[in-house]
Amino acid sequence: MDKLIITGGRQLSGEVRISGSKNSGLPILAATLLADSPVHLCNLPHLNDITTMLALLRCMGVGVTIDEKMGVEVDPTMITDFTAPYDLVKTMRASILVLGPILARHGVANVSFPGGCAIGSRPVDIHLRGLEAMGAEIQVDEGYIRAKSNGRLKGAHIFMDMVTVGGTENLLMAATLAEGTTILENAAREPEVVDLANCLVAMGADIKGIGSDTLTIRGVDKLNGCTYSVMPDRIETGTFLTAAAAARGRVLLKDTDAHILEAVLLKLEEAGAHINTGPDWIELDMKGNRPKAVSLKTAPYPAFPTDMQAQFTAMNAVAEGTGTVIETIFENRLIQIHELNRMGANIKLEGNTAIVTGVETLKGAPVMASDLRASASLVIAGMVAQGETIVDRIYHIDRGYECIEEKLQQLGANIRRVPG
Ligand SMILES: CC(=O)N[C@H]1[C@@H](OP(=O)(O)OP(=O)(O)OC[C@H]2O[C@@H](n3ccc(=O)[nH]c3=O)[C@H](O)[C@@H]2O)O[C@H](CO)[C@@H](O)[C@@H]1O
Ligand SMILES: C=C(OP(=O)(O)O)C(=O)O
Repeated sequence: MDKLIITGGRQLSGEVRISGSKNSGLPILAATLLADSPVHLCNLPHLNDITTMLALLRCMGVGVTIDEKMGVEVDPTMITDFTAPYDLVKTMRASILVLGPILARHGVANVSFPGGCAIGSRPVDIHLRGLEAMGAEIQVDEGYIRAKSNGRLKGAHIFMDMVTVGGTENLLMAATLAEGTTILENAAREPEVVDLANCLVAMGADIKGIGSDTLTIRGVDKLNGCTYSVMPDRIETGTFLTAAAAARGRVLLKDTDAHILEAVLLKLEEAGAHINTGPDWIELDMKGNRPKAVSLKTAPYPAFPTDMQAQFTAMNAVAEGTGTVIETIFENRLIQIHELNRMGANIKLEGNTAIVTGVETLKGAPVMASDLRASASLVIAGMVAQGETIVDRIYHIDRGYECIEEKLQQLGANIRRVPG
């Protein structure tokens, strides 16, 4: 297993280009299954999760061609198999997003049950109940969700009793080809849901209320191929900003969008960062100062994202003062604090709350990554610690950060990958 070896203490300074979004690239790749001609996608990030989604499409017979500029053309008309097998689904929960599109387009789908993961149990009951409300028959058999519909799915009025990003995306995609109108209430408003909806509209879908918590989808008979460019990754953006804040540095991030992470930018300003933004760039400058600890509570968009919680916990670990971090979305997502404490952090866990009292310096140590954003927090901690940190199990970080060590080296970090 590859490891990252980091020697801490370097100030981070420089420019980085932000990649396309993993969390909108994945549902958009799933959405291609709805079309009746090829879809051309640009700005997909080169990440393990995207490779897994392409492998999943290919194993169903779907045509996937990657051009010299890393554009991806998906030809869904070549599909021969409506099964998403366990071997692929187990490595990436977002595989569940093919369920709605295949069922809506072909009337049958078999998708391995994704199960839980390190950050929590992550059920998919809201996805399944929504599809049933649209007329699907669903059985769980031998670890597979076996869904079928008698003819087209039917439009329905669906209230989701929790805000779920993946649930909203699955039902939105299914509704585009349903007969009649679907209303999705209490829908997730995350920018990635908006990006997916915009792509579906480019394919010919009729969706009203994009960006609000009520989506109204009038089903159409067919969707076409289109060319679509995936939005910038707001979590990669936030991670580089937070890393620079923890390291008292300065970064200029290009090809990103300040509007999609306002809650994060506000907290960084509260931590003492000077932030300037332009149409497609964000600059953060700590002017050499130590960050101030901030308190935060994760919640659905537009509030503070759970996917940025671990990185802020790492920043708080070296900040001035005490910050309280409350995680409300996933029950095990404060798991990284034990590794941070092994590096000398002072973090107390009380239920879903981490009370982080900043220390002057952390000490490098061998640490183990347990999930994607926890890994990012350990890399941040390693960069601000004294001495050497070895981050093990970095396959987690490769799911969500394109060229992580190259980008951090560009900012001056002393970080290298060793194959294991
Ligand atoms: C690929 C992708 O986009 N992943 C993101 C997506 O995950 P994902 O779509 O899996 O997360 P959800 O928004 O669905 O989960 C939010 C909460 O709802 C619960 N829930 C969800 C569905 C359901 O049927 N029943 C249920 O109880 C979950 O356990 C969790 O507590 O949104 C999360 C919340 O912003 C992010 O952390 C993930 O990075
Ligand atoms: C939790 C995440 O991803 P996933 O839903 O794919 O596990 C994430 O991107 O932080």
